[in-house]
Amino acid sequence: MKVFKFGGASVKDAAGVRNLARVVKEQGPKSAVIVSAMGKTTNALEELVWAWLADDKPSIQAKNAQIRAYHEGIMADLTGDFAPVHQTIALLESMTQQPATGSRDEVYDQIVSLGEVLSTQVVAAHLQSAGVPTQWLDARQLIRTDVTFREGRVDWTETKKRVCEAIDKQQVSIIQGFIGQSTDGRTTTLGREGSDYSAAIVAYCLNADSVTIWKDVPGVLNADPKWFDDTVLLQRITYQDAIELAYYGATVIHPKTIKPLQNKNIPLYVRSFIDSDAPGTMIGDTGQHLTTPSFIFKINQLMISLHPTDFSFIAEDNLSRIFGRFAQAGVKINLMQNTAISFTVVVDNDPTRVTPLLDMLRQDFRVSYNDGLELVTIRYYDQSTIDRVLVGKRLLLEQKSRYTVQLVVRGV
Ligand SMILES: Nc1ncnc2c1ncn2[C@@H]1O[C@H](COP(=O)(O)OP(=O)(O)O)[C@@H](O)[C@H]1O
Ligand SMILES: N[C@@H](CC(=O)OP(=O)(O)O)C(=O)O
Repeated sequence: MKVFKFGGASVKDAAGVRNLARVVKEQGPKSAVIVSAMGKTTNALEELVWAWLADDKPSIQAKNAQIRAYHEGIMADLTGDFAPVHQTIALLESMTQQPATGSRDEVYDQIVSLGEVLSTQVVAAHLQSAGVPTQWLDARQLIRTDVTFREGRVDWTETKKRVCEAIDKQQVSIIQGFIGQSTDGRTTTLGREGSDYSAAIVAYCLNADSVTIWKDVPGVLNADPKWFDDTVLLQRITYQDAIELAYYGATVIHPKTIKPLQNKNIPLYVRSFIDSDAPGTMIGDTGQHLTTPSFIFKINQLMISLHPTDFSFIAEDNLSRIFGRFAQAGVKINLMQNTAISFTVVVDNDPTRVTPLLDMLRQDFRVSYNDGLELVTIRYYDQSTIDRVLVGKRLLLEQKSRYTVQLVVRGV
């Protein structure tokens, strides 16, 4: 059994859906196909959630109209029985006409999850009409999580049982990425860009032969081609290197994807949906770490420094309080460093999460911060790669381990 994952970029239009059907037909019937929301639908649904929570009726109507028009435009150029898609659009519109109930994050998951429901309904209908025996499966009935909305934690035992029972190996199974359901029946999501992780979960449960994620790039490169011109394709990567690259922010793979595959020694291929004959990258037990330096850029970074106000040191008690606050606010730490009397962290500057965090931290610490920064991580660095990155930048903080250096810089 093979598992495939198609991201939003690969199904952003009718040509993308036809391309998916071609690739799936080429690869043979025994596959589970994980699909993300089409194009930028998740972002549009997020905006719908903010409008709904603010009870901004004109904005709710505009967002619903945009989502409807986008999906209808794609379906108009495809064949298939799209009745389920129309039902989901109608559900979305009727839900957002009622007042929002539940916590902000629960409301988010109820709505944002529908992007993947829509995309898989479109894809399944098109595959059926193209003569591919297809079963549409509802990931909310397969992936069991706890009730951590927007970052659901998987119940592996229950998920494995459900996935194995549901998959019909004689058909192509179409499954939503990114979404699941808590034991008490409420929809959860697995974190933004979490569809790669969904593919790994399904592969783990099925003891799959391989996972292939189809991307708009030739494979994993030694830097994001959006930022770098001279990138190099990394043909083979160890699980360990892939985990490190993803953890530091190489957005080509979701960081949680690798571990379940490594545990079962399932190879992960990253290949181009544009050039589907090209081999791409193989991530697995290759036995040899990378020899090319890899670069990871994160922009819009905020460096926060905390200083105790009561003359105490930054020791275990203060650290545990600080980490508790970050966990409570759902803010992930990209880099941290401490001295006796200060603790510095670098985080993504997402005001919806960071503003409440700063308010909480100010109760116990003097807080200072710098915004508009970049965080550059180089894996397998040498001095010349560091020098290259620092051209035209001011270095604010540097942290080195044996294989990895992280540089916090400001453009000058
Ligand atoms: N090291 C890297 N190698 C290749 N692509 C990368 C790398 N780092 C970041 N990317 C970016 O990842 C993008 C593909 O991932 P993503 O947009 O999440 O795809 P999808 O939505 O289809 O899952 C590429 O367009 C590229 O800009
Ligand atoms: N649609 C979700 C999940 C996802 O993984 O999408 P993509 O595969 O397009 O990155 C998101 O945008 O966060």
